[in-house]
Order: sequence, then C-alpha cells, then structure tokens
Amino acid sequence: MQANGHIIPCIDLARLFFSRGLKVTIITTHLNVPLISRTIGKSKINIKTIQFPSPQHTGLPEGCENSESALAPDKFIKFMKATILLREPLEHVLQQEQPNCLVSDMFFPWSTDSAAKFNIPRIVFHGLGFFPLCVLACIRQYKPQEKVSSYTEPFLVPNLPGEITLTKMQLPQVPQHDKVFAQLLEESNESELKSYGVIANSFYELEPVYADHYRNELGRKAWHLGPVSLCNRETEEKACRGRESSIDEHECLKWLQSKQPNSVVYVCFGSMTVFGDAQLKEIAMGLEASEVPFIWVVKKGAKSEGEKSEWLPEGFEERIKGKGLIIRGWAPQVMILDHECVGGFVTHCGWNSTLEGVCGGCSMVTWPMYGEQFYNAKFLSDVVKIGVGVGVQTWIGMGGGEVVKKDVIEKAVKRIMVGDEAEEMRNRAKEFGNMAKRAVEVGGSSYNDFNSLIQDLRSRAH
Ligand SMILES: O=c1ccn([C@@H]2O[C@H](COP(=O)(O)OP(=O)(O)O[C@H]3O[C@H](CO)[C@@H](O)[C@H](O)[C@H]3O)[C@@H](O)[C@H]2O)c(=O)[nH]1
Repeated sequence: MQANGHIIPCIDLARLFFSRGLKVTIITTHLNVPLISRTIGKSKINIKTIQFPSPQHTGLPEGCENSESALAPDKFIKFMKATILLREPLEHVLQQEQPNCLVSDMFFPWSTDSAAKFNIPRIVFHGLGFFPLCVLACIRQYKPQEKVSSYTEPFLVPNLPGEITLTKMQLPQVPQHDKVFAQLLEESNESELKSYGVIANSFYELEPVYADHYRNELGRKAWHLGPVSLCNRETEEKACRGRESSIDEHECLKWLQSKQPNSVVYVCFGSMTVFGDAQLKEIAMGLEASEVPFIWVVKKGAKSEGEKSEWLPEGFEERIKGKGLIIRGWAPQVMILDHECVGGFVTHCGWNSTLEGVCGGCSMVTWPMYGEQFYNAKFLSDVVKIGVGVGVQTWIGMGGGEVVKKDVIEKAVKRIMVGDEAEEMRNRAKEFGNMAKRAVEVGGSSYNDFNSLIQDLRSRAH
C-alpha cells in the first residue's frame, strides 16, 4: 500500500481482521509508520518495517516513501519503479512469518508470485466496491471506448447491468509516454486474475446487482467486508484515523454542535487533490452564496499566523465567521461525516469518500477528477440516486482542469441541502447508512462474508 487513499482503508481492514481474533502483521516502510500507528490505535497489530530502497537506487530524494510525497510526474514514475524493489524484503518477511494469507494492494502485482513461492494465497485489496470493479473489468475486456468516434460520444458499458453510459473523456487517461504506469496497470490486472481473490470495500445491500455480476458473470472470487471505516466506532478512533488532523477534534465537534441537524455541507476532495487559486476562489464564493453552513478542507500549505490566503475573496473569513470552517490540511473526515449536523458532502468520489458519505447518511455533490472517480460518480447519481453532478465531464488529473464556476457550485450545494429533492436523497442515503451499520454487525452480510473468507482459507490449507 502506498497512497493514503489505499493505506488508510488497508489499516481499517487490518483492524477488522484483528477484531475477529486473527493475528495481523502490517508490512510497511519506516516513514509510513506514524500514520499506521495512529490509525491502528489500541489494536495489538504488529508492524513490520522493511527498508525503502535508497536514493542511490531510486533517484528519488530522501523521504519519498508514499505516493503523496511523490506526486510530481517525474517522481511518481521513479516511485512506482522503486516499489518493485520491495519484493525481496517482502519475501524475506513472508519466509520469517509464514502467514496463512497475504493481503496486498493492487499496485504490488509481483506479490502474487512472492506469496506463491511460500505457498501462501494472495488476496488483492484495491479499496474499491463492486460497481467500479465491474466497470473497470468490462472496459478492460470490451474496450467500448475504441468504438466511438470522439471523446464526447457516449457509449454503454457492455455486459454491465443498468445501462451505464460513459464517454472516453471520463476514462482514466494514461499518457502515451507513461509506459511504466501503463505496464504496471497491465501487470496488476494479470496478477489479480492469478490471485486467490479480491476483498471489496462494500456491503451487499448497497450494490447487490453488481456484487452478483462481479462474482457470477465476471467469474471473480470476492468477499465484501466493508464498509471498513466502520471499524472506527469511538470518536477518538475516528479522529485519529489517517494523518494528524490540522484541527483540534474538540474544537471541530464544538463548532458542529452549534449547528442544526443535517444543516452542514462538508467539502473535501480526498488525500491528493490540490486545486489552483482560481478554483479555490470559485469554491469559496459558491459556498458563501449558497448560505449553507460548511466545513471546507483545503490541501494547500498550512497558513501561518497572520498570513493572508490570497486565494480567498477579500474579507471572506470575517464574513463567514460562525457559518463556515476552513480546515487547511488534514481533516478528521469520518468523524465529521458521522456527525448528525452534517447532511451533505461535496466529494471527488474517491471510493473511500463515497462509502464514508453513504455511512454518514449524506446526499452528495459529485465532482470526479481522476482514477475511477467518474464511475463512482455515476454510481451515486444513477444507481443509488443520492448524488448530483457538478457538471465536470473530463478526466483531469490531480491538479484540477477547467475551473468550475461559483454559480454552478452554489446551485449544486443548494440542490443537495435544501428542499424536497435534497431531503429525499438524504433519506435514501440514511437508509443505506443504516444498512451499512447492520452489515458489519454480528449476522450482517459483511460479517458473514468474513466468515466465508476464513472458511475458504481454512479449506485451502487442508
Ligand atoms: O482531509 C482528509 C482527506 C482524506 N481523508 C481520508 O482519506 C481517504 C481518502 O480516500 P478517497 O476518498 O478514496 O480518495 P483518494 O485519496 O483520492 O483515493 C485514491 O484511492 C481510492 C481507493 O482506491 C480511489 O477510489 C481514488 O480514486 C484514488 O484517488 C478517506 O478514507 C478519507 O476519510 C481524511 O481523513 N482527511
């Protein structure tokens, strides 16, 4: 695991295994240990560190040990290549520990062979649900994007229930020159087919049609154990999940407590998106114009005391005092989304955020940008019908593309927060949220699928 959007759910998963009485070891490199230690909390999970290859071998500067620290394109490729060098140290740990099973991220395709060397099954964890997994598989298999004449012509995703349409513009774009990444994706797919199976971060009731399709039509072995974020039950666990928060949790809760139930919109674009000043300004103006109370997470260098944020409109912070809260850096997202006063979420539709919004019973504004986020956005708007789009149509990468204007943002926020349609969507989201909680309780669908996984592993061992 290497990006926060992958590391955090993976730690949740480790906690889930631990809570069901299994011995768990997380294998990572030194610089990722603090994040992992914070998030595992009191669970007695072992952390085994292996050495990240040195700068002489990778060409990376010291301290680049996860994809957040290697976001620039030149660093990213070197980082991806460097992860291949983790194979030998991982195999050394496997030999020492002799686990019954290895769960590893999609970006470690070689780990299927590593595990096989010691007769250990490897299970892949992308942190995704069934809908995006199905779309990814169908697009890979049928290549519908090659049969359209333009980037904007819609096509149906073949052999997928529910008439889902996409355009070529919305598909993950791997630049031609980016051969290393393209090859890694290819290898990731091949190794997945050879692996023992896939753990989905989902619960059956959210997407039964796609859970069945993935297993029965696409023929993949999979277990749904999610939502994995629900292993964080206490406020403290939610507050400590992931990186250290840029806001004191008590201050944040006190602010939320002063608001009406379901009245606050939470705005956050995952762990990697960094918008330019022009876009930030439009978001600020859109939120202010909506008159909806908000918490807005901005990933742009923390502001030191007295320093101006040039991207904010003149006098913005004074005007929104009491009505809006800006968190510069890292927010305790799950704690915020679970709060009864938060009713809506403006999201980039990373799958973790998508599912955490569902668990929090939030209606959502979908603002997808890269990866498989356009698929997740479709899921929210067209399948479970708890989201409305902000209108972006193009895969743009992590820095943002064409600026979405204030009026559009204002309208979308009002649509999910105010009026009958908003209430209907939120009620539906709350129903799904309740189903999610039941799914992970004793006898629930995710709880039971965990038992199936253990049985499968046991029968394999005999
Ligand atoms: O201030 C923040 C920002 C993020 N998070 C957490 O970080 C995770 C972010 O995950 P996600 O919402 O999935 O976004 P990304 O970080 O962008 O995730 C990457 O990984 C996901 C899982 O594979 C993919 O769905 C996305 O497209 C991909 O960008 C979530 O658990 C959030 O709760 C916080 O707690 N605080």
